[in-house]
Amino acid sequence: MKAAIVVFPGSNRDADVARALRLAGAEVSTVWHTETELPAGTDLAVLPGGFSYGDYLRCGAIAGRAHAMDAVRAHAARGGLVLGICNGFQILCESGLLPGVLMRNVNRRFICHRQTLRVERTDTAFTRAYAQHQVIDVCVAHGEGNYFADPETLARIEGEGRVAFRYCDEAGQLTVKANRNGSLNSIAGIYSEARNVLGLMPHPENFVEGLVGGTDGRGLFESLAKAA
Ligand SMILES: NC(=O)CC[C@H](N)C(=O)O
Repeated sequence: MKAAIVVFPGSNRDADVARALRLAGAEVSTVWHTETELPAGTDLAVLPGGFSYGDYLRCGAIAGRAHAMDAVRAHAARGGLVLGICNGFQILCESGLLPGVLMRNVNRRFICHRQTLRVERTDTAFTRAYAQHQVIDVCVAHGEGNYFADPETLARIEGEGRVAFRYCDEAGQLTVKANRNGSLNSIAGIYSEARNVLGLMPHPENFVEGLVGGTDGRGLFESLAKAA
């Protein structure tokens, strides 16, 4: 598995996602936002978390139009795997690779806390290491994580089984209390139509070692390492 992490001015989770991918056995390189090509043989393009371009205009709005995103769009169109985490999810929506938008959190504040998620399907390149409806313990840290889509788009995403993760409580229940940014249908992450692109707001890369946080995030990177 060859992964290329696209780094923008303001990205701050690239080193963490690189460590998580290397722990899973992937070969990792980084691509500066001004590049117009991904390294030859790239299987997975990764858009990491952070505050690209200072979150000016909207989170991900400027990065979604960066030169490197042309290469990411071409990679996705060829069926290549793309993973966007937090700011990376916002960039995927701003670049048109995923539907919907990430609005300001419902409390209009930056939230940063442990978060349990329910794994909605396990037949994708990103989640094969998990069990159906497994509850995993990771974290969130964002100001604009409130997923929204118009009713027709939301019905299509749900109807096509494109919700990857939902915010839930420790028992796997989709409660209002567990959905602290106010996302529609407790959506924490979604797939593209072909399910080769995944965007999610939580940070699985923080949870790959028991000494610091836990290991529930490993499944995503182990699934990906075996996907190519
Ligand atoms: N951790 C992140 O990637 C944060 C994303 C974005 N800067 C926000 O605050 O919503």
